[in-house]
Amino acid sequence: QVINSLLDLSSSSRTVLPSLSRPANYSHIFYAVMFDAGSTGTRIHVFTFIHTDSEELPVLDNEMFYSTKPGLSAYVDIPEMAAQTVRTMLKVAKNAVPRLEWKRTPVLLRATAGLRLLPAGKAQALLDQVQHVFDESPFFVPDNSVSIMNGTKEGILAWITMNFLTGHLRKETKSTVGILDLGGGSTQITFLPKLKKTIEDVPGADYIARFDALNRTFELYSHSYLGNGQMVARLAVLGALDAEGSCVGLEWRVFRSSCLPKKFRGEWSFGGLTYQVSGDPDGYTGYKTCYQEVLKAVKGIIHQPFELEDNTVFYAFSYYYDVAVDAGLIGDVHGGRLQVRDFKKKAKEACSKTTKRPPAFPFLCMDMTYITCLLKDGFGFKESTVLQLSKKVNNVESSWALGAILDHFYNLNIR
Ligand SMILES: Nc1nc2c(ncn2[C@@H]2O[C@H](COP(=O)(O)OP(=O)(O)O)[C@@H](O)[C@H]2O)c(=O)[nH]1
Repeated sequence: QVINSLLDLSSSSRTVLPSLSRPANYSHIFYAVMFDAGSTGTRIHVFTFIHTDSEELPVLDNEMFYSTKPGLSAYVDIPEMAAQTVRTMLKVAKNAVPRLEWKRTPVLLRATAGLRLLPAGKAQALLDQVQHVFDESPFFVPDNSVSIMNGTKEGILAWITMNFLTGHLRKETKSTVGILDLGGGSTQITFLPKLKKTIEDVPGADYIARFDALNRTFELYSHSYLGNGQMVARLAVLGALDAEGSCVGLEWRVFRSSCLPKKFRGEWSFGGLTYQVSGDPDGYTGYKTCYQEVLKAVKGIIHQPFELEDNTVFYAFSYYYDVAVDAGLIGDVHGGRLQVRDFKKKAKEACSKTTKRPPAFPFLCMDMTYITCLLKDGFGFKESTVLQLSKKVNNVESSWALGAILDHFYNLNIR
């Protein structure tokens, strides 16, 4: 059934970007396949580009997208399942790319926080399985086609994607948009500063990144916080970060938090482990108490950029988007604009809700409060700051994947 649904390309997004007309010469069309091996899922993006002769980047004709859960890290002790996942998903690429083009269409996989957080040997065993599947495939397998991507690159590539899709990565444009990406294991912030002081003020070299495109060098403020993704933040708040190594089995331990509904008791799975979780039946609950709990995952960890002016538009996606949908702040399809204070208001609401029935989103108070805390006490955004919540732009996924493919073809010399 999974295979059948994978082969049903109705789930694809055929994207024709604005102001685009197909050139008569079809040899100008090229394809690329990118796998995003994230901590919570694996996704495949099949891009169709049109090469233009100008000095601009190419035009994206369309993207075919498909995703599956869980992420490869959940197969840490059964790596063959990682191979099976990728093999099944490759069928989507075979359907989307004309057979004659397979041999020159590159196939790449980049893994993010899920594999970054595994012991190196175990992560490599998963990557080896994927490499084997690629090598057997009819696609072009470039050198270094399967690897773990570092967090800074993830942020820069997402910035490149969003600025490309919003039309800001052109020769003549001056303004750009910033990005906020909240993954399961890590979170990224990236923007092009207007003030020199923002670059001078950073705590380390891993807060600045550069790349070359359009005959210039872009110097970005960019940082990835490993351990500050939404799911690992849940572990931190629950006090379950090191639970794996403890001598008491996970099935016998209950992880409590004031951020969960008082009478709630349930199971929650992440990274191949299942945790027993519950509210704090005898203690305080509510936004304030929860905020103090989540603050521990943010305070002293997140750097506040010197400049976070209201005149830079920030696009927020991944879990910023998903949690805002769960909270009813935005619709599932179109996203929308939200102020930081909207997250706070909803967090308060979610944390004060008491229902007799099992809640549909037991983690909503924790997730909304974490996001509010990350934005305000973490990065230092004002409550009035407007964020553009987006899952897709012009029908293309808001993700680092497109940026990674542009980097592959155009060697953006990210450093
Ligand atoms: N729509 C969409 N969502 C994505 C994509 N990539 C990641 N996400 C979302 O990102 C979140 C988790 O990111 P993930 O990659 O698992 O975490 P990471 O490993 O910490 O980077 C979830 O909310 C996913 O739905 C994508 O290409 N498209």
